[in-house]
Amino acid sequence: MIELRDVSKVYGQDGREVAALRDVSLRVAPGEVFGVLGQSGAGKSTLIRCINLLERPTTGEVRVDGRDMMALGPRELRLARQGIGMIFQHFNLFSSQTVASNIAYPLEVAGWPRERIRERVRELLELVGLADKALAYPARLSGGQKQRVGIARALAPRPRLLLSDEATSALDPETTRSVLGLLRDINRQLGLTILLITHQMEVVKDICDSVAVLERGRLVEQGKVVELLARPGTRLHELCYPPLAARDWRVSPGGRLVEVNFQGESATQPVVTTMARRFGVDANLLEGSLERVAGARMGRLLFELTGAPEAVEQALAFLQEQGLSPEERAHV
Ligand SMILES: Nc1ncnc2c1ncn2[C@@H]1O[C@H](COP(=O)(O)OP(=O)(O)OP(=O)(O)O)[C@@H](O)[C@H]1O
Repeated sequence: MIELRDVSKVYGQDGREVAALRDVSLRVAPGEVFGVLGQSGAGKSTLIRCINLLERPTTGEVRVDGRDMMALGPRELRLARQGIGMIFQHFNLFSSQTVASNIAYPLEVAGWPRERIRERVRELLELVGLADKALAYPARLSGGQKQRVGIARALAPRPRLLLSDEATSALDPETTRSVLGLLRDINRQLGLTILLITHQMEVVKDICDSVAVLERGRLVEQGKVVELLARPGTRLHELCYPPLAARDWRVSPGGRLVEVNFQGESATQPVVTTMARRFGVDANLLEGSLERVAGARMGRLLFELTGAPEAVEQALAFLQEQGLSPEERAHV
């Protein structure tokens, strides 16, 4: 759906050059929710704006739906952009126009007949749960409602791709969850591909299928969220989970501190209990979490393993066989 190849963007500023993106290559598959995670200044906004060419890359290639965006003339580019919706952190609504007029705007620009616009706006208001707000002005809406209007407006011309520029950063946690839920529903119901940029790990864990981590203009990692989170040592895992063994645990002499990461089915099975029983070892649970990431169950446990040295080795091998990648932590 989206393919970036070696995209770099250099801004000229007061006679100085700022490299906002350096050789960024990524691929977003049709129908997925793809997140780009990065801190402030990492180059996220530049990256998302390079996709619909609001910003022109200095070098590299941008393909959307197989089309070479940088080769398009102004008219073709305008048409191509109608297939790419965008939502923003600060909603960017017209304050002097009603909710319905805001949503109708891109359809008027695209020259839709009035009757079809009316019908489409009604449909969209229904979709985003604002059927009773058609005639309200944005100032009367909550942040979450404003973003719903932004989403309806972006979806109006039936785009195949939605770009989200920190769409939930200005919202409280509960509203964030409800807006992310709406985006997930739209992704599933309409098969819409979504690329979002965010500095919030929660957003990635909540709705992204895949993620790329951007640091100082470079992509340092990309892959499936569940896979990266289940593998200690990946950047995503590091960012998401502070080291468990960084505390002063009271570990008995000869005890070994072990961390395991569970994913999917194994998260629901009592693997540690089975291990303890089968090998006659003790697993003293120190810390752990179980959560849902992109619809999959993920868990993480830190425990102290004690028993006969040989049995402990066998227990560790068993965890390895079960795909739990046990990691031994140093005692602090
Ligand atoms: N129009 C511009 N002219 C000059 N430099 C720019 C311009 N836009 C961005 N930059 C610089 O490019 C770098 C990346 O900025 P960008 O806004 O893409 O990062 P970001 O990850 O979106 O940050 P934030 O989350 O704070 O918005 C920064 O060093 C920024 O100062």
